[in-house]
Amino acid sequence: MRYLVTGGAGFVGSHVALALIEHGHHVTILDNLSTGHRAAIPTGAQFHEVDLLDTNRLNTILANGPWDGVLHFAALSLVGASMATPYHYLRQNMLTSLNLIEGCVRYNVPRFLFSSTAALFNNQGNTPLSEDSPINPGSPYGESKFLIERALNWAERIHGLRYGCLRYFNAAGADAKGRLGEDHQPETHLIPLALDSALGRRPPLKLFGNDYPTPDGTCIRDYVHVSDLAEAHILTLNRLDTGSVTYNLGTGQGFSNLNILKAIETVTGRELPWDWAPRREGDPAILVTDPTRIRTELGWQPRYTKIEDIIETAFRWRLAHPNGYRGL
Ligand SMILES: NC(=O)c1ccc[n+]([C@@H]2O[C@H](COP(=O)([O-])OP(=O)(O)OC[C@H]3O[C@@H](n4cnc5c(N)ncnc54)[C@H](O)[C@@H]3O)[C@@H](O)[C@H]2O)c1
Ligand SMILES: O=c1ccn([C@@H]2O[C@H](COP(=O)(O)OP(=O)(O)O[C@H]3O[C@H](CO)[C@@H](O)[C@H](O)[C@H]3O)[C@@H](O)[C@H]2O)c(=O)[nH]1
Repeated sequence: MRYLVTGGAGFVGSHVALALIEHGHHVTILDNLSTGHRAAIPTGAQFHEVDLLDTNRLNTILANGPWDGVLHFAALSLVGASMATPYHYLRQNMLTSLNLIEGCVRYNVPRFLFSSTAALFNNQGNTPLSEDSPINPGSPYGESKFLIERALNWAERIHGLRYGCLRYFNAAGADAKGRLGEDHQPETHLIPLALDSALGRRPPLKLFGNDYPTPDGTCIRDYVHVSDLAEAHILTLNRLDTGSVTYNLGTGQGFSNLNILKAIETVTGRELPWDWAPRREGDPAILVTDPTRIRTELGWQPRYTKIEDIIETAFRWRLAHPNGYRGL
């Protein structure tokens, strides 16, 4: 199959592009390298440095098919940043995605797989979230992803586009063979920041908020290994032949921020320096999925079920790449 992968130079997109290539598919990556890295583009993938706002170039690439499907990872993706620049987030994520959806319809691309998010939900209780839990985004970022899910729904109803929405919970870890990892500039994600603080490469970690309605007062998240996410994309692409689907994608286990700090110390064997800081705006208290639907319908099973194993792959990549992709 020939797949177009937007955002394939980024953290999740590069791991999924690698998995597609390993499954024997042809991959062409579209990325503007705003947060991604040329060195993260897997060997064997073709690459166009292009911004999805550039509709002329985008349509030229889409016209140069046929494409069997598009996987759409490119986005602004930070909850906290979206609270500071809400209209930029809403505009950017909506316009880039609408350009792509419209282009896919125009050039008869049959499958569209979209990186949605747990940030559609704003859970304050401790029940796991199913696909049917109420949508109530806690941030403009989450709202932008919900609007794109709705746009895909209309593209199917009016034009028959088959789509999959995968609502990832927190992507973490790195390729087990060390070929790819997580490198954002600036980094805002808990696990890579905590690893660097433990390694003495950063100041003490700031832990945002200790007064959430959770047992230890810190936020709870469901961490899923990025290679397990990648495998779920392969299974979902196969499934699209029978209809559009929406799945929550996480392991179903919740870890508080304090649990994560402890696991970082276990994996690194070092003391992690940290301080309390005020809440970060836009953060829901608890995001944990009930993974029943994706497990039963796709047979998806995460290979990484222990948080220490997930962190260990990220730790090995950080050790081997102290400057991330810079210099590679
Ligand atoms: N990382 C997570 O935990 C997580 C969780 C839920 C959902 N998601 C979603 O998964 C996707 C990938 O996330 P990530 O963590 O890999 O982010 P990332 O920032 O590492 O990757 C995004 C990629 O998209 C590219 N890009 C951004 N805007 C673009 C544009 N206008 N044109 C072309 N390329 C553009 C960037 O250069 C980057 O390579 C995003 O859509 C994000 O919202 C991520
Ligand atoms: O320096 C830090 C960084 C993070 N956190 C906390 O750690 C938790 C996890 O934060 P982070 O790693 O930034 O991930 P999320 O904000 O949960 O967002 C990620 O996971 C979401 C799905 O749950 C995706 O939609 C987003 O794109 C992705 O960035 C949150 O409580 C943060 O407040 C800290 O306390 N200190």
